[in-house]
Amino acid sequence: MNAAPLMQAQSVNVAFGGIHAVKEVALDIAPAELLCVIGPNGAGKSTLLGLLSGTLRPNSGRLLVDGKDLTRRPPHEFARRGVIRKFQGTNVFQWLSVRDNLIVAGQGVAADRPASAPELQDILFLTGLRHRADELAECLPHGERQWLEIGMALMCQPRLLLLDEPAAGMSVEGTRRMADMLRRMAREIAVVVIEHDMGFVRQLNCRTLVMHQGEVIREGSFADIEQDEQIRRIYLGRGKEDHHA
Ligand SMILES: Nc1ncnc2c1ncn2[C@@H]1O[C@H](COP(=O)(O)OP(=O)(O)OP(=O)(O)O)[C@@H](O)[C@H]1O
Repeated sequence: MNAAPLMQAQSVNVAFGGIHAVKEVALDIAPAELLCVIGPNGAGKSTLLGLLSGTLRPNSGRLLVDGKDLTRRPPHEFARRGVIRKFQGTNVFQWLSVRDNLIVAGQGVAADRPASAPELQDILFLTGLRHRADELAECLPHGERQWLEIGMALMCQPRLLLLDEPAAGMSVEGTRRMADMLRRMAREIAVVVIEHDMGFVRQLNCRTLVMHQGEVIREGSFADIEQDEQIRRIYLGRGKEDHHA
């Protein structure tokens, strides 16, 4: 990795009672890269995302952003440094228009640098929501709601965007568009995706971590991971591969 890492996880551990959900995970994320985290149910992927966004604190280990130790800092400090986790449905205001949801999201984190009109237009264009801008969020079909949530995260001007199954529920065409957009975005910012859909991961075609029982057991290009017999047998046969492969 050439550039200094934007985010570093150093030997992080999280336990919930007797469950060791994340074990000794060490990870560097470059300022502009796409990284995918895969693994079966319960592998620790969401817990890792919680750690990277500052919403969960590790029992041990450190989390650094721009070399600064944020391990015990609240989530808003992660957000202030540009670490943004995609909005989930519960953060969307159903009775606001798509445009107003985007504006409100931008004010949430980047209050001191509110989105300019061109930025809003860019994000409406990028997410394919221009034609929906004045509709109420509650009227959006599921796939477009996903795009709204991505757009809301983009309004926060992320430097590291954390996404949990961004293409879930999308059409084949929507999934392809999402993969294209994430690959383009990752030329300028860091994007971490946790994902079950191996067809989508193949389209992302990026550095991939495989988690199992809290540990990162493999790391490499998706092509290499896909070739690994053990991984194929244990992990890639699961999920929605059959629908999208
Ligand atoms: N808040 C919690 N309290 C107790 N146990 C938890 C909690 N969150 C996660 N776990 C447990 O930690 C382990 C890892 O869970 P996690 O949700 O991170 O896995 P995952 O890889 O994201 O799974 P999935 O793909 O099913 O979402 C699981 O055994 C889970 O039951």
